[in-house]
Amino acid sequence: MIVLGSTGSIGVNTLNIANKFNLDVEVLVAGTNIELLNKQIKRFNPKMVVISRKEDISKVKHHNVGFGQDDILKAIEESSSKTVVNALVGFLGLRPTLKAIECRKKIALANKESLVVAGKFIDQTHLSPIDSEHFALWYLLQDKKISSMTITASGGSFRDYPLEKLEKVSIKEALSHPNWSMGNKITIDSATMTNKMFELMEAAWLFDTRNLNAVIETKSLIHGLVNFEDGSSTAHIANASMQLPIAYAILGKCDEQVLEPVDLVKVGSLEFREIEKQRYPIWEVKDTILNNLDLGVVLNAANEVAVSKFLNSEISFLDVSKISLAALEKFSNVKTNSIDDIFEIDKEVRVYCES
Ligand SMILES: NC(=O)C1=CN([C@@H]2O[C@H](COP(=O)(O)OP(=O)(O)OC[C@H]3O[C@@H](n4cnc5c(N)ncnc54)[C@H](OP(=O)(O)O)[C@@H]3O)[C@@H](O)[C@H]2O)C=CC1
Ligand SMILES: CC(=O)[C@@H](O)[C@H](O)COP(=O)(O)O
Ligand SMILES: [Mn+2]
Repeated sequence: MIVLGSTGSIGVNTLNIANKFNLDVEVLVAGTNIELLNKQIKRFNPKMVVISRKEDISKVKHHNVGFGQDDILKAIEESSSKTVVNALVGFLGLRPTLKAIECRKKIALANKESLVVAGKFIDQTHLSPIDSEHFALWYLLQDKKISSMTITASGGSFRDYPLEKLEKVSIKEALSHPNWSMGNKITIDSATMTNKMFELMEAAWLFDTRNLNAVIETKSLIHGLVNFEDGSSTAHIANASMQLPIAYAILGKCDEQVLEPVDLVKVGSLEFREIEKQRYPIWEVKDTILNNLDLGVVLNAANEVAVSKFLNSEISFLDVSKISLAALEKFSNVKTNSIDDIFEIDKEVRVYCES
């Protein structure tokens, strides 16, 4: 298989699964963590490696090293692997997703931004999501009348902070997720609840429904619930690890133990909370967005600009959601009729948010 983003949180978990199930790794794609990449090369012996910067090529211990977006696309095109795991972060994952689909590869998609911005133009025939909530919903689906689906949120780094302290939180505090160890961008998205907004959009595309909601479950042990017409609900429970969703996305099915089962007695109790608009201002636009998924590209571009500014100490934490909400208002009439529109709108929104 091809692993895009092999040195990240999902990439490392993917290689753990490759190790466990003895899977062949043909291509590794990474950014700037060359030290970890070299360890992965030694262990998996890929035919090709692609990194983000030309100047790092000499540090990579491999005879066939490319760099940049074009080489990522070329590696996908020229590989004989049937599966691409896309664990790149952000909008830069979109072209590789489209290329994998064009090459008729099976795509195991962690890069949720691909679906958020361009779900309308993504052929899902050979696509499996790598996201704990969507794996949970898929796991629970039965041939019965469904009334709605619920995904859970941890509440992120600031779910227990006094509201008046949010203005002054540090980057370090924002990056302290209560339950998951993930990359920086998604950890900030969890703290603002933008990750859950993305996941509602992702679920809308994957399950073709708008009867979707989200609730905070503070331990991240329940990942999703399916609510049936008859009044019953089923819940997916698993320890907070991405290895199970990754194993299923790559293998299709799995009867071997991947995780320790949840010990309910040790867990003791679970706590559920409403997602409050005061703490998570982005939740104001939940219905607007679910009723107009074309807004995904606007929210994503604005959020990427804002998160990057926050992580560079240019704006405060609360400004992240303010920038996204302002962009959604400015571009409220956006219409996407082609994949080219997506790239065009993405650019326009970035220019607006940078100014
Ligand atoms: N982490 C999780 O548990 C979950 C993540 N996701 C989604 O999965 C995706 C990945 O998340 P996560 O693993 O946390 O993110 P990370 O930031 O941990 O990893 C991102 C990966 O992409 C690589 N990368 C970044 N820029 C480039 C570039 N220009 N060229 C090539 N490679 C690049 C990084 O390389 P390097 O580090 O070497 O610079 C790294 O390998 C995101 O879309 C996220 O929303 C979804 C569900 C759960
Ligand atoms: C592991 C995973 O799927 C993440 O998307 C997770 O859901 C993030 O945590 P939050 O629930 O805090 O957004
Ligand atoms: Mn998730």
